[in-house]
Amino acid sequence: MATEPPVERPNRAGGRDPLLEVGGLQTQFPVERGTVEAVATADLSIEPGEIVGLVGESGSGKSVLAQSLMGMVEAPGEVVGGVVALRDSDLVREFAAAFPDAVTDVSEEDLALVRADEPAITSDAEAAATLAGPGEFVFVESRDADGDPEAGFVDVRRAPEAALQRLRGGRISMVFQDPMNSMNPTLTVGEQIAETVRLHQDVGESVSLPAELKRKIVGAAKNGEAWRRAIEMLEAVEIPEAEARADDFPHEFSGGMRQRAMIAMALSCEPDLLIADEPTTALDVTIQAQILDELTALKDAFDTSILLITHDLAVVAETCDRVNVMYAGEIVERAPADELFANPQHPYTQGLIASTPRVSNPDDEIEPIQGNVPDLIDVPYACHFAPRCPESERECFEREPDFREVGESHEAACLRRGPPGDRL
Ligand SMILES: Nc1ncnc2c1ncn2[C@@H]1O[C@H](COP(=O)(O)OP(=O)(O)OP(=O)(O)O)[C@@H](O)[C@H]1O
Ligand code: NI
Repeated sequence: MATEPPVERPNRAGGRDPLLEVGGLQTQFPVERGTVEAVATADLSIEPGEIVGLVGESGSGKSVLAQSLMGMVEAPGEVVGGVVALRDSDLVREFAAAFPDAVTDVSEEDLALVRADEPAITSDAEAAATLAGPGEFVFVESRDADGDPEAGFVDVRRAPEAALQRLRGGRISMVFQDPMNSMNPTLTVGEQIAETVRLHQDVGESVSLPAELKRKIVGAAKNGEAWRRAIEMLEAVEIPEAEARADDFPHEFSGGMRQRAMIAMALSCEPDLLIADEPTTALDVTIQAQILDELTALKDAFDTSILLITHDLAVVAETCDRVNVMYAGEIVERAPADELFANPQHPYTQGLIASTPRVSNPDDEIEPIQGNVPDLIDVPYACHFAPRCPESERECFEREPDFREVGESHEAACLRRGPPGDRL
């Protein structure tokens, strides 16, 4: 059997293939006054089993970025550029079989040509995506001796609704800040989780059945596998007397319990990727800490990768392996969490840490960052932080800041950083 040697892939943190590889993502909302560039351009990667943080002030584009990853941006908002690559060989095989017309084979040579043509493209996924024909979103990078897909990715950004439903049912799930808005008030907590389990097992089913019908289906299976699994999940997130509480409606749960139930629901389909947007913001500090501990434990148990979105730096410091700092629609710094807090480099990150009492040295004075997050409509300066930056020079307003190496696996998009010869 002829097996090719593994292909060396450049620009991969830690050498492991990332589960999620986001490149050049751009999301906009047309409004009367112009275009809100909520995500101006974002690159992001998450490895299997990693918790990656996304932090930044309110209005920096974190939630829109998360929605973009799930294909959930509300119209007239639109993802207008980039690639959201979910890399998994089982997934590629499954989707290649389900959507045969959407498959495109990309070779190393093709990718090399694209990269030579467009030096700004750094990831394989982004290079591959430029080769996609209309309707193609399943990218096969290599095939085995039988001709079956062996490596590749699915581009969530180009995926049609039928594919998105499949992904959301099983591969990606999301936890929101306010679970009341994302839980169905007319179904008991147990029924909702069982429903998620069942949908995952039978993804062809419609997701939008009326509550009565859902209850019938789930109720009929109350002694079945899905119901048992729902109880197990409630136990896993430490809901006391899970079996009895499964019959409660969401409003009968406390805020903390509801959030746990939401996490149970999100994990019940054993997703590869969990996107948690401010999952603990509405809760008090003790419960917040408990839930974050649970999230970490569950991540280990289910081998789920997590994107944790928060404006709370302390949460990031305690929970995340790596961190991305976002400002005004752009990611400005990324590093392992320990490294970021020990050695913040981007002036925005430095400002953010200095303005956070629990993270900065307690003896230091807390200093808020001067000024405000800009309106994201047609931001007129190259570095979005330049007007608020204590170190900005004229050139910062005119030249796009590229990412520079500023430490071990640590990059900052700031012209005033990087190797001496390169730095402004
Ligand atoms: N539906 C929409 N129409 C127009 N603009 C929008 C829409 N949704 C979001 N935006 C804009 O996109 C930008 C980013 O918003 P987003 O909610 O992603 O910020 P965030 O970082 O999640 O903030 P927070 O920490 O407050 O949740 C904001 O300027 C916001 O006004
Ligand atoms: Ni948000």
